[in-house]
Formats: sequence, structure tokens, C-alpha cells
Amino acid sequence: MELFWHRRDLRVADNVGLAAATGARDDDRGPAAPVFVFDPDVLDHASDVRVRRLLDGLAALRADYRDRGSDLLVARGDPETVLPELAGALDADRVVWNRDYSGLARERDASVRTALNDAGIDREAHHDAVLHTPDSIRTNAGDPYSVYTYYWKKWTGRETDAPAPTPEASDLVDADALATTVGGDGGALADGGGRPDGGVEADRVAVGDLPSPADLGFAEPDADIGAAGTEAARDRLDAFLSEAVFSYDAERDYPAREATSRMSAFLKYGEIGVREVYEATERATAAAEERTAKDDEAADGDGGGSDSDDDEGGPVAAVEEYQQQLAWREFYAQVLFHNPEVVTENYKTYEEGIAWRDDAEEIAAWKRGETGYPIVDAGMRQLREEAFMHNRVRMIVASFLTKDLLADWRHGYEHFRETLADHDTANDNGGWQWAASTGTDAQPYFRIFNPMTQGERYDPEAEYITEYVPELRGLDADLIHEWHELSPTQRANAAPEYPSPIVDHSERREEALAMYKRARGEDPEE
Ligand SMILES: Cc1cc2nc3c(=O)[nH]c(=O)nc-3n(C[C@H](O)[C@H](O)[C@H](O)COP(=O)(O)OP(=O)(O)OC[C@H]3O[C@@H](n4cnc5c(N)ncnc54)[C@H](O)[C@@H]3O)c2cc1C
Repeated sequence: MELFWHRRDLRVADNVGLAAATGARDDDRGPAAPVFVFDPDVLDHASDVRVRRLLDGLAALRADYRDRGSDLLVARGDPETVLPELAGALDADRVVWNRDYSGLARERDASVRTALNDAGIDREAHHDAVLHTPDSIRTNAGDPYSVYTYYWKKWTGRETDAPAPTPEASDLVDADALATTVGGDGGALADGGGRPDGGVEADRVAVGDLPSPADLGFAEPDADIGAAGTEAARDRLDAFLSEAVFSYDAERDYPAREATSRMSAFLKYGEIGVREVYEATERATAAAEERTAKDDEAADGDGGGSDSDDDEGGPVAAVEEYQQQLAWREFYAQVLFHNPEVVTENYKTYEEGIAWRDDAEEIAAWKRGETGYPIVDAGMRQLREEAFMHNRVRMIVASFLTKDLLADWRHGYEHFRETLADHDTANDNGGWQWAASTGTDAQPYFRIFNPMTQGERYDPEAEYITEYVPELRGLDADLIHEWHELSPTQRANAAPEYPSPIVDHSERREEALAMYKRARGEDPEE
């Protein structure tokens, strides 16, 4: 028997470590008992939104185990204490988990390894969260990549593993056996009899009993965070890959269109396996090739027209564009793996240091979505309402915070960490440091988004803006996109409840350029 420790992999399907521990892959192993541990150190860094999302993901995982006649063990405490005790009580041969590449998780895993060694219990860690491990793609000189385009060239077309096999009921310890061992009257843990030196305290482990957010010290979030779990992830992915993916490259930047997959929270909690997602995109590529061939035939039949191979884009390229986003996720995972300090430090060195302005009132207005820049405010309010924000808008609000408000990217990162359901240390940090021109392969410091033209280009009819900023509903899109140019009287007449711009973009742009030049040790006047 083995103990499988779930962390950021809340699924039974395509779970590499679970497949190994349960014997789904190798008949000589298993059955396994699955456990999730609420670790106080992890909860210290959690937020209302993410705790709710985690609990929903765990409820879905538990249902998947119950469908297989088993259940999820739920424990509270330091994993380095709980896991050896639980493994001892269950008489498990081994504790198995999937690797997590962030610095904090690696430190925790090292302590758990030591504790298990001390207890004489075997353990095993698997690569699961990414298609290609952080160490597997390196430059020809053997260094990790810091430029995405080169990383992508090695990532794409590389051989990938097939999805890991899904355990069946016989691969899992059944629910009754779990209950007898762990809880209730006479359970090995309830009477402290699991190990010669005492078992796990009874209130630390329960069978399938999930706490409420309040039990963990969190509140119910106001945001509507959407469905969790493998089934919801698969439904969403199937719907996306059946149509939207074929125009993903052309549509993905328009926040009012349902043009992206919304896989981020599912991937963050590991409710769907990345091998499964990738395999589905490969099927989409085959479908795109078929479509292209049919279009070409039809064009030939019409006696001419353009060969779709010559067209820019096309469905095959659109699917590849989607795969590129999966590669960005792995690119940032390897950046974090090789540079754990980026969580708090600039990746790129500015020899004089960046003298951020950090105006508390401006930062607060940004968080509230009251900057008087409609696309920025719409994004910040989408974040508040849905614990999600469209990628293009994340780029716009991040640029606005760092280059219009001249505020340190860490304020933005912290706010996103608190409020995003899909917050992922590697991706969130990568996104912020990209926008602030401090990261790997970042936006050059002199490229500063103009929030008005971004709004005009990517939300021309102001549909996204007016969905989240009701004060501007009913106004002409042109008026909304010119908001910063209107006089105070025009603004007061058009939308009296909506704020005037809190800063002047053109002035702040100049200030930002000077700030970065000084940070680079250059004369801002030149
Ligand atoms: C400032 C900033 C902060 C961000 N914070 C996060 C975060 O905390 N968590 C997160 O998952 N993504 C983050 N992103 C990346 C991106 O915005 C989201 O992954 C994307 O909007 C999620 O929507 P989707 O699933 O519909 O994406 P799709 O366009 O459908 O992309 C598919 C998947 O690819 C990955 N992906 C897409 N874009 C990126 C990217 N730029 N970097 C890394 N992976 C990407 C995600 O896993 C995503 O689910 C951030 C971007 C910026 C600019």
C-alpha cells in the first residue's frame, strides 16, 4: 500500500505520481490511499478566493474518488509531521507526490523527505505539472533559457509523454478501509495506535471531511469564481477546442469575445493534466489540417482563390498559437525553478535601482478600478467580480500601474496574488516582471502602452468596458475612448459618476522614461 500526497494536482486522470502509486501503471504497486494536507505555511500565503477555489477543487476530487469506491483523506498540520505519522498508521510502503517547482514548495518537500527518511519510510517524487521539465530544455551552452522564442523552438515538436493512466477502483484503498484505519471508533489514528510511538491526533486526519473557509481562517469571497474540477475543465476545453481555437490567434486579444480557453485555474490546481490538454490540442491540429485541406479543395473547385497555405494565420497556425501559451507557462515555470528569488527581486538588474513613485492613493484607485482610464478600470473590476482578468487587459493594467502610476510591480503582484483565482507564482511573476521591464524577455522599458489606444484597438465598441463599468453604459464608444481628452464639463455631462483620469498619460510616460533611464545610469535628458 502507498500513500499519495495531492498538492497542486487535484485530479485522478493523467496524474503521473498517482498512476505510479496506485499501480495503474505497474501491477506490482498499489493500492494507494490519497491525502491532501492543509499546511499552515501554505495557508499563510493564501487568500479568500484561492481557498474557496481550492475547496471546490478538493470537493470535485473527493467525488471522483468516491465514484471509485474510495475517498480522500483530509489532514491538517505540517506535512513533515502528518505524512510520516499517517504513512506509519496506514502501514504504507511509500509516500508519493508530484513535484512543485516553486522555491517554497521545494523547501517544504526537502523537509518532508528528511522526516520520511528519519521515519524509515520510502518516498518518490514525479514530474507531472509540465510537459517538459525545467531542466530538460537548455541552451546549447547548457544554460536555462531567458528568451522565450528560443525556448519555444526547442519546446515545440519535442516528444511528449502520453497522458498517465487513470486508476480504477481496485487500484485504490476502499473507503471503508480508510475509515477503519483513520477515523471513527477504534481507528488506528483515533486511538493513537498507528505507530509504536503514537499515531496521528484524531482531529488531524479525516476521511473526506473538508473544512469550510471559516475553519481555515478565511472568508467566502465576493467574486464568482466558476466551476472547479476535472469534469468542468474537460467540458470547457472540449468546447474551446471544437471551434474557438481555430481563430484563437486572431481573436485572443479581444476581451469582449469568448476567445480563450479559461484553462488557467484548472491548470493551476492541476484539475486537468497538461499531457491531456496537449494531446487534445494535437487532435485539434489534425482537425485544423482537415479544414484547411477542405478549404483548399473548395477554392480549387471555385476555379481559383487563394491557397490557404498562403494565408496568414489559418486554423493550423491558430492551434499552434494556443500551444505557444502552454509553452509560456512552462517557460515561466523554468524561470522560477532556476531563479526562485524572482518572487521578490527583479530578474533584470538596473544598476542604479528603480526609484518607484509608489503613491498610495493612486495605487488604491487602481485596485478599486477608479483610475478614469476605462479599459484599466474594467479590468480591475473584472478581477474583483470574477477573480479573473483577460490576458490583454492584465498586460494593460500592469503597464498602467508600473509605467503610468510608476508603482513597483510588487504592489501589483501582491494584489493579483490576493485576488486572482488562477494565481500561479511563476506566471503571475512572469507577467508582472514582463510588464515592468524587469523580467526575462521583458517588454523593453521604452515600450509603454497607451491605455486609451489599447482600449480603442482591443475593445472598439467598448463592450468589455461597459460590461464592467456601468457608469459608462449608454455612451458612444468614441466618447469612452476619448475620456482623457474631454473637458471636465463634458465628462460631468456624459457620465457624472465616473472619475476623471487620475494622471495624465503623456506626462507620466515622460516621467517613466526618465525613471528607467536614471535606473540604467543614463542621463534622462539625452
Ligand atoms: C500581469 C500578468 C499576470 C498574470 N498572472 C497569471 C497568473 O497568476 N496565472 C496564470 O495562469 N496566468 C497569468 N498570466 C498569464 C495569462 O494572462 C493567463 O494565463 C490567461 O489570461 C488565462 O486565461 P486563459 O486560460 O483563457 O488563457 P489562454 O489564452 O486560453 O491560454 C491557455 C493557457 O496557457 C497559459 N498561459 C497563457 N498565457 C500565458 C502567459 N502569458 N504566461 C504564462 N502562461 C500563460 C495559461 O495556463 C492558460 O490557461 C498573467 C499575465 C500577466 C500579464
